[in-house]
Amino acid sequence: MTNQPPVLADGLGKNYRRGWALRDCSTEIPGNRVVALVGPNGAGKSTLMGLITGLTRPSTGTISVFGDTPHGKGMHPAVAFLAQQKPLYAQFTVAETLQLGKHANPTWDQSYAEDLVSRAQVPMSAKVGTLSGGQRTRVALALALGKRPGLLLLDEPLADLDPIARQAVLGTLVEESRREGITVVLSSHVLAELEGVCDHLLLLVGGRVRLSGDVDHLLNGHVVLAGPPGHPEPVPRAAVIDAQRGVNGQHLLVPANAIGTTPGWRRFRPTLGHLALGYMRGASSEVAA
Ligand SMILES: Nc1ncnc2c1ncn2[C@@H]1O[C@H](COP(=O)(O)OP(=O)(O)OP(=O)(O)O)[C@@H](O)[C@H]1O
Repeated sequence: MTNQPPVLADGLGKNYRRGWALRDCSTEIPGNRVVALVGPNGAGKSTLMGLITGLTRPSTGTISVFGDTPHGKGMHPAVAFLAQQKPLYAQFTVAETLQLGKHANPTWDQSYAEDLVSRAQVPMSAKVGTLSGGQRTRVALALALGKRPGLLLLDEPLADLDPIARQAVLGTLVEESRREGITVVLSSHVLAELEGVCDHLLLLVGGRVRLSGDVDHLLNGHVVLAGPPGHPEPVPRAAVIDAQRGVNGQHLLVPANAIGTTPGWRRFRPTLGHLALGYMRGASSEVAA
């Protein structure tokens, strides 16, 4: 594998007739990370994944994947992609499905794929059509990981799974990412499940990058202030990223460097969910203002 980052985008944009799906996107996805790709509906997450795979061509700017420009004639050999619609044939057995992976991928690792299936306790002889949603996802994951990618893109692949199956699949992803040095980009609307799983955040709102970087660094750079209802804000209004006010009190998301003394307010480190939701809400209130 090259020492180039999995993804480097510079001024990347995609314009459809209806308007910009992604605009001025300059960001780097570093290696060996589990990346949360989050944003409201229509934020441009799938578009960015399409640009990374090369299935979508950019209108502006550049994108490189492990140093190569995606050319649209098939995916980069080091990239695997899995969406909610799993590319599996119901009539095939699990073993036949893995054979397909073997034929389609020069870098295929049969024993690794078999090991992933067996760790998920899915019988190799079962027909895919008879498997549960969770089992099908594990087979699709084995198919994606079996090609030994350096970058695995997952576009809401867990949306149809129950919470226990989701947790099991996420656990496998994190384990494989850490053990095999794979960068995983995971798009999801369920912010709570990304907590403790993702170490890099890329937040898109309205087709633009709103926040990106190392999760710990971003969380350390922000504070949630909790105060009683009606208590005057201890920071300038312009510094408040998001404000939630209710009868029981108010919560403000602010940059850590914007606060001095805050009498009457308690301070908390935000969670990934607080941060992402705060920035999404903040951006939508800016649009509304
Ligand atoms: N092929 C296309 N033709 C025209 N517009 C498109 C096309 N694909 C996406 N768009 C538009 O681009 C914008 C971004 O869409 P995209 O699917 O990338 O968002 P998303 O963040 O993945 O959304 P969701 O969370 O709902 O899946 C949307 O306004 C969408 O309607």
